[in-house]
Amino acid sequence: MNLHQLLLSSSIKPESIRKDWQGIEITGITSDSRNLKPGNLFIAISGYQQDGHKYIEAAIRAGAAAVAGEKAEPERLPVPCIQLVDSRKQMAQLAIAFYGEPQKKHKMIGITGTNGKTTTAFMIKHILETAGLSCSLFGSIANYINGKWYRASNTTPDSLQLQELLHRSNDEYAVMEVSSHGISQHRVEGVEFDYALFTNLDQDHLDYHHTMEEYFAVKSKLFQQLSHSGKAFINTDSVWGEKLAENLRTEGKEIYTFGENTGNNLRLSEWKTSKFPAAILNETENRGHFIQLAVPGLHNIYNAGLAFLALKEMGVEERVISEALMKFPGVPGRNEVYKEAGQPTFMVDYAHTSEALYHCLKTARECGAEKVYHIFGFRGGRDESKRCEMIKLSSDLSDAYVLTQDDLNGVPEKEILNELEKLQTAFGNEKGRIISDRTMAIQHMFMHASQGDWIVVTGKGAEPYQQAFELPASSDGETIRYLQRTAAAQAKKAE
Ligand SMILES: CC(=O)N[C@H]1[C@@H](OP(=O)(O)OP(=O)(O)OC[C@H]2O[C@@H](n3ccc(=O)[nH]c3=O)[C@H](O)[C@@H]2O)O[C@H](CO)[C@@H](O)[C@@H]1O[C@H](C)C(=O)N[C@@H](C)C(=O)N[C@H](CCC(=O)O)C(=O)O
Ligand SMILES: Nc1ncnc2c1ncn2[C@@H]1O[C@H](COP(=O)(O)OP(=O)(O)OP(=O)(O)O)[C@@H](O)[C@H]1O
Repeated sequence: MNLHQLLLSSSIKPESIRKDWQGIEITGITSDSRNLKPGNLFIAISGYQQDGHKYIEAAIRAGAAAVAGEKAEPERLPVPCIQLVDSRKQMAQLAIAFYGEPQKKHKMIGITGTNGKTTTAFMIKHILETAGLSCSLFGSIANYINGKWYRASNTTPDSLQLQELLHRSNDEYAVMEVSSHGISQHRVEGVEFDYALFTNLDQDHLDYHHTMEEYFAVKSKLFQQLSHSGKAFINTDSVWGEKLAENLRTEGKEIYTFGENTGNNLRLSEWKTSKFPAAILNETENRGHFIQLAVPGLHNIYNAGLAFLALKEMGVEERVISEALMKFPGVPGRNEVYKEAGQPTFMVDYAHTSEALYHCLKTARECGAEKVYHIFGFRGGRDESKRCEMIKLSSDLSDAYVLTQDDLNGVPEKEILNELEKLQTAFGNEKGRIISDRTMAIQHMFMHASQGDWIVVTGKGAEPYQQAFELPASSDGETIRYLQRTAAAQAKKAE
């Protein structure tokens, strides 16, 4: 595509560029000078860590055919330079134009909320595939198109990656997690959603959004990106869900709600939580659907209920949805159970908020744990205001807990340990202790627990450790398998 066509399709006036430069061929777009290929357009972004404008010259040396940015100096440069007002926002428009509006090939499903985005996205993909339909998925675990998985560096990919994946995807549907960071950084700018889902809102990311109202307002923006005939699906069992439904109703949007109260389009009327939770979802007094899950927890009934409501509107048969839910295998690192005969049971989970912790620890009890032991920490440099609530909750719902390291994100270990000491003294209810090395914390609880007990390890899920620990393992799952193997071998030797 030449520069003239690209600018025209992105609503940028081509006349801003010298006429003899307008025919230059653009081979790709990048915002990272380190990945630039000859012939690419380089877009400079003023980031949180660095100013991309610093790399304009490096990009030209690497072969950039043109550059763009908010602080560019056109007259000084040997290649065309496009003046932008908002680099991230206009990068999305340029990407959409470059890849030829690829979202038009797909039915787009966006999921937002604090907890449950990944699980609900995986459920939707699983059900669509069971119904014989193909579905791409973009989210925190990985990105998936045309039957293949690709590494993801963000929950919501940036606009260049998103549009490139949508362009390459031949799948009929595309389901994506839409994070509040993704919305505020214009990663989904210009995407029109056919379906948008809201799971819930809990205190998180207030280091970035400052107040819950601001966080809610950003998440709500997803629903302003619904297409003309787009439909919204909302879990109303929270004040934020109710508020969103009310706002969208006032705006005349087509909304479908799920929750416990009558008046919801799908009502959670009865449920049973255990290893295999079950529920009845009522459309009317006399018309209900029975669902049973192979993943534990009331929160997963909520994820399944919202997915059920949305898939029904997408035209998938109710029988197919129920059957698919029964076989849903779960998501790596979410309520993932590790069980070895004669040993305590482990559950690895990705809980990062009080509400997620609440569901996770309750789930362990509902699955029959005699005692629940909890191991967790806090990510360095992330929302600090949620930490005391999470410690209080753990001390209320567990029999004992260990505070340990999560990702340090550049914060010195000593600083995190001091913070843990303070929080523990103030809110720990004398139920906890601190063991900085994560693998040693898991080992400590394993030695302490008995056969009927559950050890719940939260925070990292399936993600690899960012730092080396004492035991030879690079994730919570590997640490657990190492401990289970060692204990089983010792037991065999003792026989
Ligand atoms: C704080 C934050 O959100 N940062 C995001 C942001 O990066 P940034 O602004 O910090 O980038 P930067 O390092 O300052 O660089 C600025 C520019 O210079 C360029 N550069 C830099 C160096 C160089 O040599 N050459 C060069 O061109 C960079 O490519 C970039 O374009 O823009 C990047 C591209 O989109 C994101 O990958 C990055 O996410 C980081 C990795 C991150 O951790 N973000 C988290 C907070 C996040 O977004 N999380 C949500 C999920 C939250 C949830 O769980 O609900 C998510 O969607 O992932
Ligand atoms: N509907 C829900 N309500 C409350 N907690 C939930 C819900 N669904 C999942 N959880 C909890 O939140 C954790 C994260 O779930 P999931 O990865 O599906 O959410 P997410 O929104 O993608 O989270 P993140 O943005 O942190 O990746 C789970 O491990 C579980 O403990």
